[in-house]
Amino acid sequence: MISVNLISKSYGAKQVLNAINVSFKPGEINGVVGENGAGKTTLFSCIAGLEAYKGQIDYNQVSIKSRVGFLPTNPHFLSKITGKEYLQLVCNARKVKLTDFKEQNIFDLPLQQYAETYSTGMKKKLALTGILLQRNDIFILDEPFNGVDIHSNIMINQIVMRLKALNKIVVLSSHIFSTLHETCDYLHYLKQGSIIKSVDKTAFDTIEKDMKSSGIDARIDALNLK
Ligand SMILES: Nc1ncnc2c1ncn2[C@@H]1O[C@H](COP(=O)(O)OP(=O)(O)OP(=O)(O)O)[C@@H](O)[C@H]1O
Repeated sequence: MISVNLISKSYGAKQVLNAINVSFKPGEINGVVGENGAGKTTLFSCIAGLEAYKGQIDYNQVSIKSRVGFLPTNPHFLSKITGKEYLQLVCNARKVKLTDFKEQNIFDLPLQQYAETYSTGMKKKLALTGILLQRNDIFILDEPFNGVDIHSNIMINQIVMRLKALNKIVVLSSHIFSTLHETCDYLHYLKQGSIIKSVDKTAFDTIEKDMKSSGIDARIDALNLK
């Protein structure tokens, strides 16, 4: 289990995360929702060990960094590295032997092409393939469904379900409620750097209602559309 205890994070004078307490168990899919700028990516980066923070994050008394696969919203790749070289590199980092590139290229990516020349969706699929091949125990997926085609979306949903069945820890974010409903067991509502609500599937609607009741009509009225 991952235990996030009183995590706080500031960028300069700006406090982005305020005393976050949350836990993620194996075999559960946890969704983190919130407005743009709420702090989802920052929280994910802290858990993945990519950012310094105040507080404590525990994972079975072992280092999370060596077990986590982090899928960023917009993955970037080194220049002049092909898709195949990238997969080889990330597998080497975990000492995983890659057996059959062709078979394991599940999204049919052009692996001989430079990864930095891939489209947005292709980059996401390459990064996802990499963390799956690494056989991680923890998957932190920042907007995994965003920017990929419909067929790949269905595949990614099935992959997440497979990870759950394999008792992996999965934490993801999405801005699409139907996707979260379909995929997640728990939702955590992050607002201005604080988790204001954590609910199981039976209460997802309450988060949706909270988000929708935040004066949307009044804001659109301010545009005085004619
Ligand atoms: N490197 C940085 N330096 C300064 N401020 C940052 C930095 N990274 C993020 N922030 C700020 O932290 C806040 C949270 O950003 P974050 O990217 O975590 O939000 P988010 O919930 O993931 O948003 P989105 O839904 O748009 O992806 C924002 O106000 C952002 O401007």
